[in-house]
Amino acid sequence: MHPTIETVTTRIRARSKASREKYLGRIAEARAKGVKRGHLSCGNLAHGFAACSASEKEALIGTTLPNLGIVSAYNDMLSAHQPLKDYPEQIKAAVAGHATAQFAGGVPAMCDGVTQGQTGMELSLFSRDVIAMATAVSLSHDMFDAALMLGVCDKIVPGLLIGALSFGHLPTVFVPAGPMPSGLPNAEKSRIRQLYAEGKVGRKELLEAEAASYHAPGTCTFYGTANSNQMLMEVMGLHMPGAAFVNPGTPLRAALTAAAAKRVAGATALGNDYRPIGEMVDEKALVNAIVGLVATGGSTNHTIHLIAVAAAAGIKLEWQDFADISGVTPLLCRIYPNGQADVNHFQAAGGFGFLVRELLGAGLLHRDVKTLVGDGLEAYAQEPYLDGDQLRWRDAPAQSLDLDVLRPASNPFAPDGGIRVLGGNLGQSIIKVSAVKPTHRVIEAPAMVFTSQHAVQKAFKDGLLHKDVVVVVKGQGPRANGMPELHQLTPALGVLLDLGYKVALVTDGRMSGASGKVPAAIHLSPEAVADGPIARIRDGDIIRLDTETGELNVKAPDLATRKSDVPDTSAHEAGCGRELFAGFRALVGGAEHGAASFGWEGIV
Ligand SMILES: O=C(O)[C@H](O)[C@@H](O)[C@H](O)[C@H](O)COP(=O)(O)O
Ligand code: SF4
Repeated sequence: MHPTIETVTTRIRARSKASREKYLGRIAEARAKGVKRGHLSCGNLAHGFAACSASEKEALIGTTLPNLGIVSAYNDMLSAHQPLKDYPEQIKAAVAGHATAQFAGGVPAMCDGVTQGQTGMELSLFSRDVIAMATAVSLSHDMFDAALMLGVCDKIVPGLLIGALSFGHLPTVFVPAGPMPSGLPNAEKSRIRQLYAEGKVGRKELLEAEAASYHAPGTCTFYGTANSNQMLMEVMGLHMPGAAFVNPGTPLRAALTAAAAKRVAGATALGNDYRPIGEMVDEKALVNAIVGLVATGGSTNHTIHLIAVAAAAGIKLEWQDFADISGVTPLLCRIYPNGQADVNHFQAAGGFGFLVRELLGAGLLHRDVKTLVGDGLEAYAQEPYLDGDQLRWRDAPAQSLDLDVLRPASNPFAPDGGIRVLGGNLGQSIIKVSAVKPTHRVIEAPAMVFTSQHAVQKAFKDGLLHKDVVVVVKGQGPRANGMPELHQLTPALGVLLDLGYKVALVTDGRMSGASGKVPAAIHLSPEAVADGPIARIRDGDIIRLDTETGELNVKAPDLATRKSDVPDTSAHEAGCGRELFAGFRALVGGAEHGAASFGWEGIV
C-alpha cells in the first residue's frame, strides 16, 4: 500500500474510533436472529403483506425465505432514472422461490439539469437529505432482510446511501440503469453554449444542440456527479462488478439487475455469507472511494457528499484527507469535462475494471475490503458479459484501448488527482484543477463581488467582465439558500478565459460535476451568512488564487476589521417550496462537514 494512503486511513480510523464503535454497536443490535419480520406482531405482519399475492403471503408467513426491500428513485424527470420504472417487477421475478421482494418506498429525485440556474436548484442539496430520510421511512417497515437501492444521479445515490447506512444491518445493493448512448459530443455542446453566451447563435440552435446531447433514457454521458456516483459504487463494492456503464434496455443490463437481486438475497443474515452495508462501508472503503474520485477527475460535490455518507457510518472525513490522497493519486481518466470523451468511450477503453486493476496494482486501493460479491476488490477488476444467456465476468482489457481516455498508472495524464484544498484569510475551499489549463492555475486579479449568478451573467452581457477579474459570488452557502450549483456561469467565464483574460471564481456555493475549465474556489467555508470573510471582500480588492501553493487570499490588511456586507437572503425563504426548508437552512452544517441537515452531533 502507498504509505500516504495508509497514513490517511490510519488517521481517519483514529479520529473516528468512538463514533464508529457506537455505530457498529447500533447495527449489531438491529441484526435479526432469523428473518427480520419475525419480531413483528401478527397485526404488523398482516398489514405488511395484505396486498401481496397468496404465494407471497405464504412465503412471508414462513420464516425461511428472506424478504427484500426495494427503494426506488424512479421518475420521468431524470433520463437516468426513467428506465428504473420496471425494475421492481424484474427483481421480484429474479428471486421468485428464493426470496420475496416488496417495493418498500419511492424517494424523490431532482434532475439538476432541469433545475440548473433555476429556483429549484436551491432545494437540490437538501433533496439529498430528504432522500436519506425517505429511504429510512421506506425501510422503517422493518420487515426486510436486505435492500436494493434504485437510483443513479447526483444527490440520489448519496441520499440512498446515507439512508441505507441508517439500516446498516441490511445487506444492500445499488442498482443503476446505465448511460444513454452517446449523442452530440459534450465539447460541441459547450462550444455552442459559449457562442450563445456571446450572442453569436440563437435559442433555436442552442436547443437543437442541447436536445442532441441529452437525447434518450439513461444517464447523461459527461463525467459529472451522477457518473462519479457510479464509480463510487464500483470501488466501494456496492454494485455488481462492472454494472456502472452498461447501457439501459440491453440484455446485459437486465441480467445485471437480476444478478444484483439474487446476490443481495444470498448475503442476508439467514445464510453464511452475511454482508451488512454498515460493515462494508468502513474507513478503507471510504478511502478507496476518495482514491477513485480523484483518479478519475470526479465531481467536486463528493467533497461534501462523502463526508456526510461517512458520518452516517460513524466515520469522520476531512477535506485534508481528500487533498492528501489526491496528492499521491495519478489522474488516469480524461472524460468530459476533463477531456473530450464521454463515459461510453471510457467504458469501451476498458472502463472501471481496467481502472480498479491499475489502482490496485499501484497500491492505491485497499484490497482487504468487504464487497457485495466477496472479500477484496479483484472482482471489480473484471467486466460483465453475456455468454449466450449466461452472465459471466472476465478480466478487463490488459491494455487501455484508448490512451486519450484511460491511462495505466505507469503513464498517467497527471501525477495527481487534481482536487485540492485552498486556505488563507478567507477560510477553506475546494478546487478541482483536472480540467483547468496549467496557465490558469495561478490567478491574481481585482475582485468583483456579486450575490447571484444571474447578476454575474448580466454583468457579462453588459461587457463589465471583459478584463482580468476574480468573480466573487457570496450568499450561496447551505444556510443562505441551500448551496445551489452555479454551473451556468461556466459559458460566460469560459468565454473570458478563451479571450485571454485572467479569470477565476470564488464562492461559498457549489459548481456542477460537469463544470471544469474555469478555476473556481468553491464550497468556501465559513459561508457569508455565517460571518465568513467572503462577506468582507470589496470590489477592487486583489485576490490571489494559487492552486500550486494552495493559497486563497485577499490582499486587504484591514479585512478582519471590516464590516461584513452579509447578503440579504429573505428572497430565498419562500417560493418553489423553499418555505418548507427553513428547518434545513437552520440546521445544515458547513460544506466541510458534509452540509447535512440531520442535526447530528457528529456533523457540526
Ligand atoms: O453535478 C453534476 O454533475 C450536475 O449537477 C449535473 O447533474 C447537472 O445536470 C448539470 O447541470 C448538467 O450539465 P449541464 O447543465 O451543462 O447540461
Ligand atoms: S446526470 Fe444530471 S442532468 Fe443527467 S439525468 Fe442525472 S441529474 Fe439529470
